[in-house]
Amino acid sequence: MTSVVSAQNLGLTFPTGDGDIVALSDVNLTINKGDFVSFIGPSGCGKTTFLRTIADLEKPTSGTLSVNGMSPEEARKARAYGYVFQAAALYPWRTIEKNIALPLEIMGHSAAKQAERVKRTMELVNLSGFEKKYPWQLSGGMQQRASIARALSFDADLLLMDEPFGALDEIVRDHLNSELLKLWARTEKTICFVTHSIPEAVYLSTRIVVMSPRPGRVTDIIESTLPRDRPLDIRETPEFLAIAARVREGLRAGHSYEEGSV
Ligand SMILES: Nc1ncnc2c1ncn2[C@@H]1O[C@H](COP(=O)(O)OP(=O)(O)OP(=O)(O)O)[C@@H](O)[C@H]1O
Repeated sequence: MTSVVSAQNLGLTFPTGDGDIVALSDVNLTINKGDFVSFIGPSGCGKTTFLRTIADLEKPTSGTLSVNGMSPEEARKARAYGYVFQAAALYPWRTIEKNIALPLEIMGHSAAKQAERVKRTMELVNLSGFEKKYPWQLSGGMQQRASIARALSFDADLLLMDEPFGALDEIVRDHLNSELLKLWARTEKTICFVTHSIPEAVYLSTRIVVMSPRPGRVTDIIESTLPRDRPLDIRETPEFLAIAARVREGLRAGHSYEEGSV
């Protein structure tokens, strides 16, 4: 197994005017190539901070973290990951194809290479035909697919996704969840996915990392026993419900779960 992300005794404390905030404490986690790992826990447990630390947007204050065997800074410079945010964050004055091409433009790829990569990733997220549209002409779900295409356009092996479907209604979210699984199967990417939703975490993941706040730490790591090929109605099977119950239990054990908070 090739490890893509490896965190050992990782800690991150933010000094603030009101004292230190321990966002991450003693996090030990290895994410292997091809894993789909979800991070679940209530607000403030450090999910986003962990993703941002992998992406070298935050610096750990203790412990070690490697990404593709490199420091996060080296991995960022090697463009080891694509990042998908909660809001699609597309530029409204650029067409969809121009938004998706942006990282390639910045990296200095030729126009031909850009066109080929944009075509391929738009096919992957089922957006072919919408190349010349502007973001505001697309639905929220389509905009989020475009932002996934942008993160995939330069073919990084690792995809960091921070609640990408949190703002979408349940039907669109279901649809994008099953599309994301197909995309993951086709591309064999490694995915780190932040969510507040237990069913979403269980449906998508090979591994679920349960976190708890104050200080932000990992309280349980659950290996999924579900097959990789998952129709949406797998969510009604006893096996699925048993994993969901264990996640809920993990959230409770971390004293981090109140009904309705996750
Ligand atoms: N730049 C910062 N400066 C100070 N404190 C911060 C900073 N960024 C995050 N924090 C604090 O660190 C803790 C972890 O935040 P983080 O955003 O990682 O949580 P989260 O689990 O992603 O929450 P949410 O589900 O609400 O997105 C919180 O207490 C937050 O207020």
